[in-house]
Amino acid sequence: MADPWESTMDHAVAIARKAGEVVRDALRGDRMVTTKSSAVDLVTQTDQKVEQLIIQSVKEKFPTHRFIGEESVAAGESCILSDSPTWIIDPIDGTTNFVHTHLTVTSTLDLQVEFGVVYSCIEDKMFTARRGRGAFCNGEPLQVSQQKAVEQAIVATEFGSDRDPEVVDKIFQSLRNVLCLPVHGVRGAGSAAMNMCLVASGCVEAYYEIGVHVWDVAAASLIVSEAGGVLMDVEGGEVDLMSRRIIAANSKTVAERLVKTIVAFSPPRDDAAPSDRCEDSTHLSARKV
Ligand SMILES: Nc1ncnc2c1ncn2[C@@H]1O[C@H](CO)[C@@H](O)[C@H]1OP(=O)(O)O
Ligand SMILES: [Mg+2]
Ligand SMILES: [Mg+2]
Repeated sequence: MADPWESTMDHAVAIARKAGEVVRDALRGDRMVTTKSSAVDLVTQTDQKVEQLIIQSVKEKFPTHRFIGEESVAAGESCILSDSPTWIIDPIDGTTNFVHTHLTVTSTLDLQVEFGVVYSCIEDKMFTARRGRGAFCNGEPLQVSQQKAVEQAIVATEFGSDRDPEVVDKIFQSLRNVLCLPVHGVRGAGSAAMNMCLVASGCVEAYYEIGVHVWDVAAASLIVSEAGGVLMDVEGGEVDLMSRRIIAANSKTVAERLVKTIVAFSPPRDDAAPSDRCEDSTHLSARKV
């Protein structure tokens, strides 16, 4: 039977490679940094350039498709899923790493709910998943870890970009609780998408975070579930990609242990009105690194 999504995903993979070239080139030069929702929520001209490149390239081939892109939403576009095919794009996931020339930087493209693409451009790793057809890295099938004892797990998380002391306290309480389960270790790649691809690859047993956005996790969610993993809300039950809360684990057993361990809170939803979404928009300085 003809597969209508195969050529569309091939196109997404080609765009992700092109995006990776732009990011790698930009790492060799100066990067102009500005801030968004907080003083440590960074954006560069490369984030904006790569998002435009992706959107233009998709629009040329699929003029009726819609978009939720991190930088377009930051510029005031809506963040709502409709019945039309919608691409969810994070042009650079790991902008803080990119600004500091650190290692992990990915570009993520997701066409709800058919496929997800995460390209880690420095390592040249192309993670892909098609609904019902498995997850792959550079063409090799991915499988989550079979380790169900959380005491023998590595758990990934991030500190995010909210520096409200009350929020930071909750993040640290969760971290303390997770460490004391105990687990073998806690890691963070600096990219939500990469942390989830590490779950899909079987390198870490779970990733959790409160404060992520839909573009950080949409593509990688399909990659995790197609690799045999589980997605769960931090209070249990189904994950809601607009809720800014996620557990991605190798198994229900590990995910449920984390549910009991994480201190839950609810940041403003991604699909809330823009005025309710912005945490702190007073940081509009620009500097070169
Ligand atoms: N200072 C910061 N530290 C870590 N993550 C940050 C961050 N500022 C923004 N983020 C975003 O939050 C996500 C989850 O932690 C990251 O993947 C990253 O996506 P970004 O690079 O696309 O902004
Ligand atoms: Mg991101
Ligand atoms: Mg980004």
